[in-house]
Amino acid sequence: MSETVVKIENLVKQYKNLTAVDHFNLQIKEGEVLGLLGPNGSGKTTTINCLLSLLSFEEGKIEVFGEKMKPESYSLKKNMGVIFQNVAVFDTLTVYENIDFFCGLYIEDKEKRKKYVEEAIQFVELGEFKKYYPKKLSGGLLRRLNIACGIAHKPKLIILDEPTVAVDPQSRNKILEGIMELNKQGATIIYTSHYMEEVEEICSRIVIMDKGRNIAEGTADELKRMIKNNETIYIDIRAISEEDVENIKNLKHVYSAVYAEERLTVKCDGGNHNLIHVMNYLQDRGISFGRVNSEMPTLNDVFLEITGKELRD
Ligand SMILES: Nc1ncnc2c1ncn2[C@@H]1O[C@H](COP(=O)(O)OP(=O)(O)OP(=O)(O)O)[C@@H](O)[C@H]1O
Repeated sequence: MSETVVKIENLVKQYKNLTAVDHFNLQIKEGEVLGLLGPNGSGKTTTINCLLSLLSFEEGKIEVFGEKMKPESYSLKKNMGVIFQNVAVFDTLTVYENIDFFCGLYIEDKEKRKKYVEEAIQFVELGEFKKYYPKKLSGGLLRRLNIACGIAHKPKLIILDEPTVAVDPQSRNKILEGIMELNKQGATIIYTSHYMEEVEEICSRIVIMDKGRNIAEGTADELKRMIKNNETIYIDIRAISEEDVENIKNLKHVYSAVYAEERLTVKCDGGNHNLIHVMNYLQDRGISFGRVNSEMPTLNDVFLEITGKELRD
């Protein structure tokens, strides 16, 4: 049985009248890449800040590596690495000096620290920028420096809070590959994001958050199996009568058919040949159509079905 690295029980955090985290529960096992997925304002950062003991909270219990997490839990913090959304480095220190500073907070031995700093630089591929000051780095390189500062001391638990917001696609891919590599090397990862594609790409388990609550959790496949939607069909149609839309809605496995802006959207709850059935119907009625597209459910559909809102921005 793998060890429980993080245990959050019934966490409640309030900012005056606003309940930012509402009886939130979460357990993370060693070796997991746990994705915390939720729209802006759903409470991800607040949860992370409570986990790190940066914020006090009204109710609940938080344990890391089997011990109660407190502001002065330095032995626990030594094994944790944090990468925040906003880059937090010193402008007056070079790339090397910044990483050395953060690594030095945890690693006293000089030789060991030197080795770790070099390894972190190699890991984020900033070798040729060692002597650069942060102001001279592009946004993507700056993010990579931020990551190197958070992981140089080789933490067992790494927390990344929206590390790819406003990052170019190339740096984004490098960041995601880097996270997978850190996990392969043994680190447990918490990854918060409102980008469902990223979470689906790298996370072994996903917790969906809304209004401070854990509303669903599982692998991406498990989450998608929880909902009614099994397939969504989009068909471009110039004109179709309300009666025909209603008839399509009554086809087997169809539970919703909506026509708007010259596009028919048909949602199905199962079955293997839904697209053929809908197209046969249109052809039989002589209704001409253009582009046809069928999509399997996404995490957005999961979020939509549970909350009635879109996860997408
Ligand atoms: N210091 C604060 N004072 C008052 N309200 C706050 C504070 N920090 C966050 N909030 C509110 O708490 C709620 C949760 O915010 P939080 O930043 O944790 O969400 P999030 O899911 O991380 O969103 P984002 O991706 O935008 O950071 C939001 O309604 C936010 O406006």
